[in-house]
Amino acid sequence: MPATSTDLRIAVLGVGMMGAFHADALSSRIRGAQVTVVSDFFADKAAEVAGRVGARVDSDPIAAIHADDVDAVLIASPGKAHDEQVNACLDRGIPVLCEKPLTTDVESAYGIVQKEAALGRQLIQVGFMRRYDAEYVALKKLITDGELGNPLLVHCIHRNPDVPEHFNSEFMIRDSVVHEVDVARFLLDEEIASVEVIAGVATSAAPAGTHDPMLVVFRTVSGRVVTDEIYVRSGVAYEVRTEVVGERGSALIGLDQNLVVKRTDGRWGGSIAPGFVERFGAAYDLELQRWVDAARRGTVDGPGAWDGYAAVAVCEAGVEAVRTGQKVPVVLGPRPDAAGSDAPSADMGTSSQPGIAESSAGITAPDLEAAR
Ligand SMILES: NC(=O)C1=CN([C@@H]2O[C@H](COP(=O)(O)OP(=O)(O)OC[C@H]3O[C@@H](n4cnc5c(N)ncnc54)[C@H](O)[C@@H]3O)[C@@H](O)[C@H]2O)C=CC1
Ligand SMILES: O=C1[C@@H](O)[C@H](O)[C@@H](O)[C@H](O)[C@H]1O
Repeated sequence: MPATSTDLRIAVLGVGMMGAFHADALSSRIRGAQVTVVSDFFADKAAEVAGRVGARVDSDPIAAIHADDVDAVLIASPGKAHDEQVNACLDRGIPVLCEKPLTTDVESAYGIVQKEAALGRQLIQVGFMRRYDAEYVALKKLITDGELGNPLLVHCIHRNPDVPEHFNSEFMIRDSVVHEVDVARFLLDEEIASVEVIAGVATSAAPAGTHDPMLVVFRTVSGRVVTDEIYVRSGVAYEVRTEVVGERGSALIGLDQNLVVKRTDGRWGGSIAPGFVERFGAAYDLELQRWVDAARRGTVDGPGAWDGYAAVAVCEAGVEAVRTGQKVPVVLGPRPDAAGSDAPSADMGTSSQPGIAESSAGITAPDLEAAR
C-alpha cells in the first residue's frame, strides 16, 4: 500500500514465521501503516524482509524501539525476549502489539501491568488474535445475547500437525494453551481460578518426557469448567474447536473451517487447514488493522496488558500442575485501575454479518493464499 505522511511507522522485532507474516500484512493489506524498521537476531532474515517491505534494518531491537522513524512496535520475537522489549516500549511511551505470550514468567508480566498503569494510559496490546476471528466473535455473541442460557462448560481442542523439538510440556502450556486461556476469559468474561493437567499415554512422536497430548482443566472463579485437549504432534492438520455448553443449548465452532468436500475416484472427502495462518489469517489481519487504527487515535482496541498477565499467571499454574500432578490455584495480583482491557466486544462496530466486525483490512482469499 502506498505510504502516506500520516501512516503509523512501525518497527517489527523478530521476523521469523509470525513476524514476517505480520510485516508483509502491514506493508500490503493494512491501511495507515508503514514498516520502517526490521530487527532480527539473524541479519540475513532481517535484510530479506526489510528489502521486501521497504524498511531499513537495525540489528539492535532496543535501538529500533527508540529510533526517530518509529511510532509503534510489533514484537514477534520469541517469548523470552518480550519482557525487555515491551519494557523498552513503555520507557519510550509508544504503542506496542506484542505477540503472545506477554512474557514467560508471572513476575515480569505483572511488572509490565504495573508499569503501564503508572504511565496512566494504555499502550500495550497482546496478540490474542482469536478474539478477532469471525467464529469466536459469533460464539461470544451467542453467549452475550443469552441464546445458550447460562454457559456451564467450555470444551476446547487444539491440535497442531507438528512442532519443533523444543515444544516440551511446559512450552506447550505457555505457547499453545495460552490461547485457550484467553478464549475462556474472553467467552466467559471471568478469571480462571485453578488449573489441573491430566497427562496420559504420549504419542511416540513426542520426545522422551514430553506429555503430548495433555488434557488441561480450568475452573473459573464462579465454578465453570473449561477443558482443553492440547495435542501438538497429531500428524493430521491444524484443528482448533471450541464448544460452549449452556443451560439452554450448545454451540460448536471450528468444525468445518475451510472445508471443501470433493468427490473423486468413487470417494468423498474434505481438507482441513494445515496451519494457523490458513485458519486464522483473516483474524491476524483484522487484529493488525484495529491495532493500527487505534494507535493512530492514541488508544488501544484489543486485549491489553492485564489480559496478557492473567494468561501468563494461568499458564504458570498449568506448568506447576504438569510438574506436580496437582490442581494448582491461580492467584492474581490486584488490578490497577488503568490496566484495563479494551477487548473487542461481540458487537464490534458496523457489520454486514451479525456479530462480525467489518474489516477495513480488505482481506481476501488470494491474500491468504499468498501468505502460505
Ligand atoms: N498468535 C499466533 O497464533 C502465533 C503467535 N506466535 C508468537 O510469535 C512469536 C514468534 O514466533 P515464531 O514466529 O513462530 O518464531 P520464529 O522462531 O519463527 O521467529 C522468531 C524470530 O525472532 C528472532 N529473534 C530471536 N531473538 C530475538 C530478539 N531478541 N529480538 C528480535 N528478534 C529475535 C529469531 O531470529 C527469529 O527469526 C512468539 O511469541 C510466538 O508465541 C507464533 C505463531 C503463531
Ligand atoms: O500461537 C501459536 C503457536 O505459537 C503455537 O505454538 C501453536 O500451538 C498455536 O496453534 C499457534 O496459534
